[in-house]
Amino acid sequence: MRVLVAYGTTGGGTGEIAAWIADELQAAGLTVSLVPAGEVTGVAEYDAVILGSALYAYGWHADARRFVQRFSQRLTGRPVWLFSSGPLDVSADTGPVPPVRHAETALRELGAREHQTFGGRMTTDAHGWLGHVARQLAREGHAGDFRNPGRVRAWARGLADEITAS
Ligand SMILES: Cc1cc2nc3c(=O)[nH]c(=O)nc-3n(C[C@H](O)[C@H](O)[C@H](O)COP(=O)(O)O)c2cc1C
Repeated sequence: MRVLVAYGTTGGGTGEIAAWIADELQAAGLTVSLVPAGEVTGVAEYDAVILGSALYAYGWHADARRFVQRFSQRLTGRPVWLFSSGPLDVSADTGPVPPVRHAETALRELGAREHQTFGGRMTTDAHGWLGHVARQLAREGHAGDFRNPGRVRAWARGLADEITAS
């Protein structure tokens, strides 16, 4: 079975989460395409889709939002899962984080089965404006890597089970 893992990222942190997910799906025997959401040209060949986005200013990355607009009509009836990556603290691992408005829209438009929020990453080695913000956050004690590969990978193994069973 073929699975698309698509993601919207600015600093690369969400792309890496998507890669962990793709890795677990592949290990479960699925054929996986890992593609930035803005580079996806079609979804016809996929049996299931996982779409993730970085969170900026309480919203989804533009590439992930556009993916929803471009493909919502074509994914009807196929299993879709969503994730967001953002919180720069442990909140995503200590309790459910409600989806932001764009994620709620994506849940509805894509008929997605579930949405998860994972912790984010903001480190001072980021480039450009992101690096500037990161260094500011670091001075305020908020920068760091709050992603949890174990939780992400466990979630992906659950998805692999559901996809394989469907
Ligand atoms: C300007 C700015 C705004 C942000 N806004 C949010 C936000 O609203 N909610 C959130 O959970 N995280 C927010 N974050 C944290 C990012 O979502 C986090 O760093 C994420 O890992 C970035 O993903 P990326 O590396 O894939 O771009 C923000 C970060 C920056 C720099």
